[in-house]
Formats: sequence, structure tokens, C-alpha cells
Amino acid sequence: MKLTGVELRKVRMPLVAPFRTSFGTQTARELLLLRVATDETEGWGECGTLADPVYSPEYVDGAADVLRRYLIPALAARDRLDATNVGPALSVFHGHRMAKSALEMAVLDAELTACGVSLARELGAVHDRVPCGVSVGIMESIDHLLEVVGGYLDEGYQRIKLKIEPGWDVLPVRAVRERFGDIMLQVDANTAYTLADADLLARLDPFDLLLIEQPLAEEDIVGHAELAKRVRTPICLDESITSARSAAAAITLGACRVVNIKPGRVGGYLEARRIHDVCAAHGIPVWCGGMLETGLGRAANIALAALPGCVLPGDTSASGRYYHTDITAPFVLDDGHLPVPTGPGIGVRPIPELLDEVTTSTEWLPL
Ligand SMILES: CSCC[C@@H](NC(=O)CCC(=O)O)C(=O)O
Ligand SMILES: [Mg+2]
Repeated sequence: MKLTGVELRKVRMPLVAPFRTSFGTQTARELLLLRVATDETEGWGECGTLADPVYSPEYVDGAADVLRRYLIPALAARDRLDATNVGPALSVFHGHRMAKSALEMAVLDAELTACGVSLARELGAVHDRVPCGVSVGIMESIDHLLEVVGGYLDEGYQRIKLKIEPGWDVLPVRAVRERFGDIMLQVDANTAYTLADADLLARLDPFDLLLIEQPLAEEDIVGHAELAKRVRTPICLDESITSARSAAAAITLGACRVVNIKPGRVGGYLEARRIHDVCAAHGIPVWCGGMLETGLGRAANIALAALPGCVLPGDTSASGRYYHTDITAPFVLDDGHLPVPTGPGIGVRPIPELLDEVTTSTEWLPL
């Protein structure tokens, strides 16, 4: 397969409601899509970076720049192109995992499409549908939170994840537990706490949460291991897990008992599968995280979520959780599940007129 060109396309999709986390509030999703053209077919990739470097060091314009100046030329210089040599070809460049992931995803989609193989089959999926969780932002009141959570439960979501931060943690968790009983419930702090908050976080223990996600700073693996001795609720890592090697280290140090796998954060779906396998070998449950993906990234995430070690519902929500209109056919919750795409590659394609409506810029890089 020969690369003939790459399209960088920025899109901006309004959210159905503001989504507030400990690092800020999103009202629209600005993101970068890639379309890779080869001599045989084309493939689509989605870059999970936010518009600003507030979740991780990457951001949309930085990802576009590193793809344009370094990653795409490095790939174009390769004689043989297949998804397994994208990682090695790009390893000379440090970091920029979400940008690398988007390029690998597009090459993987093109290659699998040409072979007529689905991403789910390529990754080793064992399910044809996946149970879905939903991520709930920080709200301005407990009443509004309970109304939103009740709505998601009515829609059939099987697990509720509450964003928390200092000042919005024990009270909302207690209120949800008291109102909705023994639902599957977890929290995500996005690094908002420090080890000095251990006693505060231990006050979440009576609520039988599935996990506390990324309470401390991304680099604070030792801190998470110390926190794990002081709180009963399992620690789950997200931002800290950037590769299979870092997952093995965190598990060995006792820093986590659960892992949120986000393919973009770790450099791609192939590394995501390696993390899945490392965690399975250590008896560590995993689930597929989300970055408010369009239907393109959502389709690929659902394929990952269908792997055997993904034993907890992921942040693989329906398209309508974030968007009035997706750029692909919408993913619609059915009995609390989403179907795993079965078509070749990621199994979905953008709908041209819908994609054009949200496109803010396109750039064609001939190779
Ligand atoms: C804008 S917040 C993105 C990162 C966040 N993602 C979610 O909360 C799930 C988002 C989704 O449902 O795609 C996380 O830290 O897990
Ligand atoms: Mg998280």
C-alpha cells in the first residue's frame, strides 16, 4: 500500500450541553480529522486532542503542526506502508501520541478496508455489542445533577461516571447513591487532588464506587501507590498510562487496580491492545475511555471495548450524549449497549454534507 496524500481537516461541533471537568468547561468540540489516501483506498483517523493543552500537553493546532512537519513526511518516506510500521516510523519523534494515534488509525482503516477486515476482528474483539457508561460533568447544583443522572439512567446507561474536584466530590456522590441506589457508579478527578487529600478521598469509600479515576497528577505514580494504601476504593489511572510499559510499571508499583484505556492517549489502537493484554496478564480490569469523539473515533473505540479484558462499561456513549448531529450515522443506545461495527476498517464513514457543515478548515498534503 502506497501513501498518495493526507487531508488534515479541522471540525467544530457544538455540544448539546456544556461539559464541565476539573480543568474547565467544553461547550464545543474542536478536533482534527485525518483522511489518508493510498493507491488502493482511503482511511480516516481522529485526533483526540482538545483545542487547548488542558487534558494533556497536546492540542489541536500543535497536533496539526507536528503531523504536517514531522509525522506525515516520515511516513511518506517509508517504502512499505502498513499500520504495524507506523509506530516504529514515528518513534524518532518524542511524545505527540494523539497525533501519532490519528495517523496510525487512518492507515489502519485504509489497510483493513482494502483487506475487507473489520477493526474489531483485527484487535481480537469477542463481543458484538458493548455495555455503555456515561460521563457526567460537574454541575451548578445537586438537583440539576440528579436530574441529568436520572435522564441517563432512563436512557439505559449501565454505569454513571461523575466528574469531581475539590468542593464537588462527597456531596454529589452521596446524593446520587442515595437517590439511585446500587447503580454502577465511579468518579473521575482529572488530576485535581494531591496526596494531602487522601483523607478526603477516603470519605468516598462508604459509597462503594467502582473506582476513583486519576485523582493525582499524571506523573505522580508513587503518589497514587501511596494513596491506594489509604483509600479502599480502587484507583483507576487515565492520564498516567501512556504505554504498555507505563501500565506495567504502574501496576507493579500498586498505583492502580483498574486502567482506562484511551487509544489516542497511548499512541494508537495497536498500543491500546498491548495495554489491554498487559493488564489482562496482571489481572487488572480495563475499560475504554473517551475524548468526546465523533462517530469515527467512537466506532473505533467500540471495537476496542469489545475485547475480552474490557470487563467494565466504558465511556462509549451514544452520539447524542454530546452531539445533536454526528458526522457519521449516529450511534444509538439499544438496551444500554452499542453495536460493534462489522464493516471493513472502522466500519463507518463521514456523511459528506454533515462533515462539510462542521468543517472549519481543510488542508491537502500531496505525497
Ligand atoms: C473533555 S474531558 C475528556 C477526558 C475525560 N473523558 C470523559 O470524561 C469521557 C468523555 C466521553 O464520553 O467521550 C476523561 O478524563 O476521562
Ligand atoms: Mg479520565
